[in-house]
Amino acid sequence: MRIAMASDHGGFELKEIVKEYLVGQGYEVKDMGTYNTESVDYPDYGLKAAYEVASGRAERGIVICGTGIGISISANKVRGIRCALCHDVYSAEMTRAHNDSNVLAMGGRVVGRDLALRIVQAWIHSDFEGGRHARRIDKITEYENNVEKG
Ligand SMILES: O=C(CO)[C@H](O)[C@H](O)[C@H](O)COP(=O)(O)O
Repeated sequence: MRIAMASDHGGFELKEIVKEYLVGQGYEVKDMGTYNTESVDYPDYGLKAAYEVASGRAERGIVICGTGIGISISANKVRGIRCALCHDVYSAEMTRAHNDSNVLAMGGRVVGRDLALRIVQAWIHSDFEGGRHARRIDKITEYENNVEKG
């Protein structure tokens, strides 16, 4: 599985931790930045990772800012992206099972290393359940497509 990752300065440290973990697990990680703790703007990076997923160049994305909020809002502006901000394992499992989320957001100033890695693990390994949940996602996609037509 190819995973696009991105963070702002507030999420940089956690991005590096998650990236090292994923690479160690055999995943291909495409790091879209940022590459240090110098202050940057989260939309620039959230959008980059989201485009990688929306274009099919990556199957999943993980985006991290200080709280996870700004970068998840940014990622969700890209058509086809369902970005879920998760700070607990249950939500990470459920957003795969029910929302088929293709991008995970976390806050580097909110969760510590161990919890973040458990969240990532749960999110990576949980599958979409389909059924009634597919119908609900279809409604979001339909809205998204109609909005784009104007
Ligand atoms: O976008 C955010 C909040 O929704 C992120 O937490 C940012 O990382 C944060 O706003 C950056 O703040 P800073 O004071 O510029 O480090």
